[in-house]
Amino acid sequence: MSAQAVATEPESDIVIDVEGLTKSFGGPPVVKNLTMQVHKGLIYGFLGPNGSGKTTTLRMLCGLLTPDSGRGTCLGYDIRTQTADIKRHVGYMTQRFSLYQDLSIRENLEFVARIYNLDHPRQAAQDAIVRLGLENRADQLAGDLSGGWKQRLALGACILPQPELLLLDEPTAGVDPKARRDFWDEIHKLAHEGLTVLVSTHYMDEAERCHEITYIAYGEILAHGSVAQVVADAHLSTYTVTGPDLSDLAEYLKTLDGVDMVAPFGVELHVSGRDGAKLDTATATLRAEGPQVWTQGEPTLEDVFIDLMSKTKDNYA
Ligand SMILES: Nc1ncnc2c1ncn2[C@@H]1O[C@H](COP(=O)(O)OP(=O)(O)OP(=O)(O)O)[C@@H](O)[C@H]1O
Repeated sequence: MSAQAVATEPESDIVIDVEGLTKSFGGPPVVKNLTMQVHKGLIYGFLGPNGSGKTTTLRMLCGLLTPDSGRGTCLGYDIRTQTADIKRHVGYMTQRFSLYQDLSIRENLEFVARIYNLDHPRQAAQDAIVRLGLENRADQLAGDLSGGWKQRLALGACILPQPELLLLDEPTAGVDPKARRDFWDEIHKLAHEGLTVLVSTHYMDEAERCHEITYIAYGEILAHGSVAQVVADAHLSTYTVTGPDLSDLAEYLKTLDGVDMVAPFGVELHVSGRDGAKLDTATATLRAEGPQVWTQGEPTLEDVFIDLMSKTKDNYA
């Protein structure tokens, strides 16, 4: 084994440890001075508006993209100089389905197993088929599968070589809620077995199933921690409003000083403010006189993200 291929022995269960990562593609930086650590066996979610640098971050963290500046390790390997070693231990499920449409599930998995030079490709494919509950469809062409099953197959292919780190880039875009839930149950099982998972997503229900989340906008981390921490750190006061004429009310509320976020959620309106006292003053008459009913509630993760998004828009407008 060459000296380059020797991983630095991790001193703890930290799988990713990077500092000051910056990347641009000719224009302004897409990721700015990113420092983060990820612990083994965690499901770590990246959220943020389109084009905020989530994919670029994921790719830099595992050596698929070289940062312009900054340094760090992934699985104990240097992200600049030991990228081939990192890649051997990373499974990457991209946004696009990249398996062969005219091969069956079994053929696709066997093909992937052979590419990875696994000792017993047939058995490895069969094990993946059983693990992911694909037995009844094993001989169906991949091209004929629904979105949910395709994504299950893609996951099966990614975990065939038993990676230590799994990157999921918007893994369930366009997949129905039941298939999404099954997919996440499987991800949790894998994490429980010690796999570390980095996932970029736009879905709140997915974010809520991550152990830790990071909200990125314009290449910078704006919030980080468990879901409960991120919600608490936002210090939002929130009211839930029900009743008539919510749409007109929403437009009016947006003009009030002290109201920072107004968002319809089905038949309710969520009204939030970063300063609880100011929000209370601004809405006092409306709350007392109706005709809508105002209930003080806990802000949701979605409230927090909408607020973060509007804050960044203000800053970058
Ligand atoms: N290879 C590249 N060459 C040039 N520009 C790029 C390249 N990759 C990404 N970008 C640009 O960098 C910015 C961030 O892209 P990135 O894909 O990291 O964002 P994202 O948060 O993953 O977005 P989305 O949620 O839409 O997938 C975008 O403006 C994108 O156009």
